[in-house]
Amino acid sequence: MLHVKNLSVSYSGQRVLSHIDLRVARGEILGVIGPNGVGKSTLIRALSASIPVEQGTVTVLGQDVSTLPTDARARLIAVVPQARALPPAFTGWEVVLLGRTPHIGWLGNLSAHDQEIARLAMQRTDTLHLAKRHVAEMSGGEQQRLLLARALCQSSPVLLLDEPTTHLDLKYQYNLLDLVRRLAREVGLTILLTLHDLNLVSRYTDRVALLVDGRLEALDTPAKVLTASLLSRAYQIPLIVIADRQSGQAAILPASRAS
Ligand SMILES: Nc1ncnc2c1ncn2[C@@H]1O[C@H](COP(=O)(O)OP(=O)(O)OP(=O)(O)O)[C@@H](O)[C@H]1O
Repeated sequence: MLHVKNLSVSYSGQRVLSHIDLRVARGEILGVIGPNGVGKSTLIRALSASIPVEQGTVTVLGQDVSTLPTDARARLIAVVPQARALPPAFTGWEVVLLGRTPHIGWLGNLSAHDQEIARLAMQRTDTLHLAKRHVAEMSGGEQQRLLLARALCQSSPVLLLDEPTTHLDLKYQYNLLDLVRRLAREVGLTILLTLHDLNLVSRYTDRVALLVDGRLEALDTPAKVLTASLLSRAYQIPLIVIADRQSGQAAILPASRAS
């Protein structure tokens, strides 16, 4: 579904990502992890062609996204960005309807079908009660969920999420990632998301890509990537990993200091 081949990205001649190769299958959740500033958000921007790449290709369903017009690209890839830059005067309903933009003709008429998709996206993300509220009056967590609703409204087969749990309390972190998993399993969306919380990565992803110094250090199942040695080296802090034998899920903790 999503295929990234030999991708490198630089800002003003400064290399940030080097020779990234990865594939994400239909219905799969790939978690991208790595220390601050390693290039996780840059990867998401490059995959959605919102920044130019230095070399390499990104294809969805065999189509090179860099060659597609914006609307056609948005019909393939939806992004839930990290920074909240929603227009403060818009209502929740108006924000979510923006997700239909790539589907509507040049006259800009929204059909009953478009409105039904928007309503379903809000229902799925538990944001229907925000339909008439203005963005300026919403909390960070409410805006975060609205961003997901807008992305779902795009009806794209690939969903990219940049730190989607940042503004969410514990309940909504699990709710949102449960929803993301349902979208992968039941709707068949292809999902790539960045997360700092390695315990959530262990619980919710099918495979994990670990970035170190702009390179792909590891790409494998959570059990193979979330190891004390790989993570301690990547994050430059001694860590221990406690794996639950039954679920296979891991808890990652700092190693206690010698006194
Ligand atoms: N627009 C830009 N122009 C120049 N440099 C940039 C730009 N955006 C990001 N960078 C730099 O590129 C590197 C990667 O940034 P990026 O935001 O992709 O990292 P990240 O892994 O998402 O970080 P974090 O975990 O802190 O969110 C950093 O060194 C950052 O300072």
